[in-house]
Amino acid sequence: MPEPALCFRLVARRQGGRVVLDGVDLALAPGEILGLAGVNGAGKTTLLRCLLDFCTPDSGDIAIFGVPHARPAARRPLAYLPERFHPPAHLTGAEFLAQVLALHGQRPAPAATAAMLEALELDAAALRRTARHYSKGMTQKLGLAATLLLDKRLYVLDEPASGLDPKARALFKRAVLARRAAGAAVLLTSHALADIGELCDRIAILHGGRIRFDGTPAQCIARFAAPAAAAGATTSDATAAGAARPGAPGDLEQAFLSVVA
Ligand SMILES: Nc1ncnc2c1ncn2[C@@H]1O[C@H](COP(=O)(O)OP(=O)(O)OP(=O)(O)O)[C@@H](O)[C@H]1O
Repeated sequence: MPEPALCFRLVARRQGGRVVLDGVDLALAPGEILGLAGVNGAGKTTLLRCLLDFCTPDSGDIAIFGVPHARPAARRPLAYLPERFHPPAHLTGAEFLAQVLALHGQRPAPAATAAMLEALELDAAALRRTARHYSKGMTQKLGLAATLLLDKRLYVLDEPASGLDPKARALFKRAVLARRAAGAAVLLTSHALADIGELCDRIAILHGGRIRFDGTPAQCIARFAAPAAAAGATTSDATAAGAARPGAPGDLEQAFLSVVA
């Protein structure tokens, strides 16, 4: 069995006087896309911050490809896009991309860069402008391009589709699938359950400090959305909740709401 790309074991952390993570167990296999969902404040970003060693768990273990996460070498195969991505305002997009590649010891890769910019429809003219002139969506696309251009085995993306329009979301999903096709693992957080349902092999729902569900989106729907539909929801209720057709995007939302109720 291949070494998991990521393994959280009983990770706990208190923050601001309250327990945010209360024994999180979660694993991610190479070549897998895992969507981490949870209500606002559930602790998704805190879990990622623990993984990146930006904060220290009170207890538990985290391993990246079998190496304890706090060792700098453990994080070398990993690229991270933070929830609030702010490129240096004085750099042009092109300068920023070049600096990120250099920081990670990667040579400039004009062909790969051009392909990524095309894949995300990031305007070449925009790359010549400084980041202070970017819209929110363009800034996010720049962050995605910089992250996904890195040749890594693991991508950790905190709300990567935030601020993207529907077309850009579709492009982003295609770019992530291309990384998976190349064998990489992806851990992403999102409030867009339709995106998780479409993109992710598995969904993990963090609630009350623990992972309350971990499985495929279809399993989540079958376990948590289907019973509600079968247990006497009227047709109009079910339709309103998106539960009329098994596997409809609204089903995952309904299942999620059952898990966090
Ligand atoms: N530095 C901090 N000090 C104290 N409390 C914090 C700190 N950072 C986050 N918190 C609190 O920890 C909890 C978890 O926050 P976190 O940002 O991890 O949640 P999240 O699931 O990512 O939320 P969202 O979906 O809104 O981004 C929240 O109650 C938050 O207010």
